[in-house]
Formats: sequence, C-alpha cells, structure tokens
Amino acid sequence: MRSTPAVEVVGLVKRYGRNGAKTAVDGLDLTVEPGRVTAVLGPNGAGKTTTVETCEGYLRPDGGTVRVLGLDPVRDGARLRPRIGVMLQSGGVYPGARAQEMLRHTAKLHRDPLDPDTLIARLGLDGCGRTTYRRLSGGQRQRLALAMAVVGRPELVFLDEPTAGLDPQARHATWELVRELRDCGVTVVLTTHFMDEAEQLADDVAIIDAGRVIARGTPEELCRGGAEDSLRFAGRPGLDLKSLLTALPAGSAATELTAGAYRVDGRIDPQLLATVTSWCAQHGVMPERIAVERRSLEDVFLELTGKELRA
Ligand SMILES: Nc1ncnc2c1ncn2[C@@H]1O[C@H](COP(=O)(O)OP(=O)(O)OP(=O)(O)O)[C@@H](O)[C@H]1O
Repeated sequence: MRSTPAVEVVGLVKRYGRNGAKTAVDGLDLTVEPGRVTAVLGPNGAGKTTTVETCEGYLRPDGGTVRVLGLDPVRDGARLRPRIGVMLQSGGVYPGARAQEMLRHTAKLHRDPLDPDTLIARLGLDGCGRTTYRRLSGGQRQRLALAMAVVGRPELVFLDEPTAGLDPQARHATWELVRELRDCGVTVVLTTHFMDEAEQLADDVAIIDAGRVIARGTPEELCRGGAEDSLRFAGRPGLDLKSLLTALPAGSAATELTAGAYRVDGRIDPQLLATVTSWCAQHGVMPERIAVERRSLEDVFLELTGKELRA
C-alpha cells in the first residue's frame, strides 16, 4: 500500500514581477514520500527555493495545488507550522540575540523539543553559544539555522542548501544529523548544489530546470538510466580492438587510451563484462585493473541541464 505523501505538489505555478511577467515555477509536480530524504537539485534560478518556500507557506501559488502533511500551507499554516521545521537562510533573527538563547527560546515554543544544549554541541557551536547572532560567522549562522529547524522534532523538515559555506567537519556533522533525522522517521526535503551531498544523503532526487521537474528517481536509478557507462582494463598494448568489437553488442565502442589502457563504452552489464573477459581469455590476454565506471549524479545533472552557465 502506498503511504500518503508528506508533500504533494501538482501543477505548481509561481510568477514574480509586475503582472507576473517572470514565471519562476511552471507547472511543477513533486511528491515527497514520508520518512525519506528527498534532494531537490537544479541550476541557479531553476525554481527550487520558490518551490520550497511555497511548501513552507511563505509564498502563495499562482496555480496548482500544494499539500504538506495533507494540509494547505497557506490556508492551514497555523496547524502546519508546529509540525514542520524550516531552515531559514537569513532574516527573522534579532542580530543582538545570543545563539544559545535563540535556540532555547525556539525549543520552548515546542511541546517535546530536543535538548538545545546537546544540539549546540552536536553542531560544534558550543564555543559560540554566548556569541550574538551578528558576530557569528556565515557557517555558524548556517548551523544555528539548522539547529532551529530541527529542535522542535518536526515531522518534516525543509533544508535550503544546508551545507552551503560549511567547512568539511560541519558538513559531515550536518549529514550525520540529517541521517539521524531520517532514521527517526523524519521526512527531509533539501536543496543542494553539491551532487556528492545528494548522492550521500538522498533516497530520492528531483532535478528541476526552468520551473519544472525534468528527472526523478533514486540516485541509483538516475545514474543507471539511459546513457552509458564505461569499462576500463589494462592488458598488453596493441590488442585487436576490431576483433573485440565484433564480440560486443552493437553500439559499443572500444578504445586504447594509452598503450595498454583500454576503455569499452556502452551499456555495461554483467553480460558485457563476461564477453570482454572471455574475449581476453580466447586471445591469451590477462585483463588487469578491470573497473566499471558508473555515471555520477553530476554527470547525469550536466547531461540533463547542460553545461552552460545560468543567470
Ligand atoms: N522575489 C522575486 N522577485 C522576482 N523574481 C524572483 C524572486 N525570487 C525569485 N525570482 C526569480 O525566480 C526564478 C527562480 O528563483 P529561485 O530562487 O526559486 O531559484 P533557485 O533554483 O532556488 O536558484 P538558486 O540555485 O540560485 O538558489 C529566478 O529566475 C529568480 O530570479
């Protein structure tokens, strides 16, 4: 039985500017399954933040429907807000407040909060609990925003670029926290420009471009789908690649990259691997350092969204 989605966006349209001249989100459909981490990826200006902010109830859709935990984020905002966690990039913060006070205060607004001091330590903020917000570094503010989003034990948390500008230690601490949230059954929706982050954390990925979802799936599904992988091996130089090609399925390619270093491109499956090794056996070749190179999420992302810079 399919569970009720944590987020269900159907045909979302959001326009900005005078007379709605700028269409930021253009008929976007997105379903987020509960208890999973969904990463929303897309080039700059694709419409990720607009989509997330609409789900959070900060923006009113111009078209389509948005349901979050079964509620309308605008109409049912008062009922929804205590159940979701939102990581704000900035704003809504009094610059003179101290980090620890802010988190303790936020915790008090919830019925069954996490312990703020433990959270502060977890995110490496214990050295700056008494520092005022205005004196926190960018990365410290980012971590505080994450702590404020999760301290209330939300059912669903939206994280907009949670690790932008973080050092590697803080990035890993953030990843750990996201994994723990998921293990506790929390649904996580995050936007990111880091493909390794999506590969590491996401159960599901949605790639957005020009205000629409252009690809969906688990990271594995996206990396497997459609395009090709490659198989590399080393052997004695000058192998008869024409002969190898006749053994391979149509559409494959074989290249000697440098003397004795070979690459086979095509749909690399167990059968193809067996064909290559059996061809090698027939020709007295010992293939060494055999490696199958799968496409990374970054390869898929660039294939789908192009390599040119976005405004
Ligand atoms: N308040 C606004 N007024 C006018 N245009 C806006 C506004 N907010 C966003 N836009 C435009 O809408 C489009 C989508 O913006 P959005 O911030 O949702 O993209 P994004 O995918 O989050 O981008 P990034 O990766 O750069 O954060 C962009 O072209 C942006 O310039």
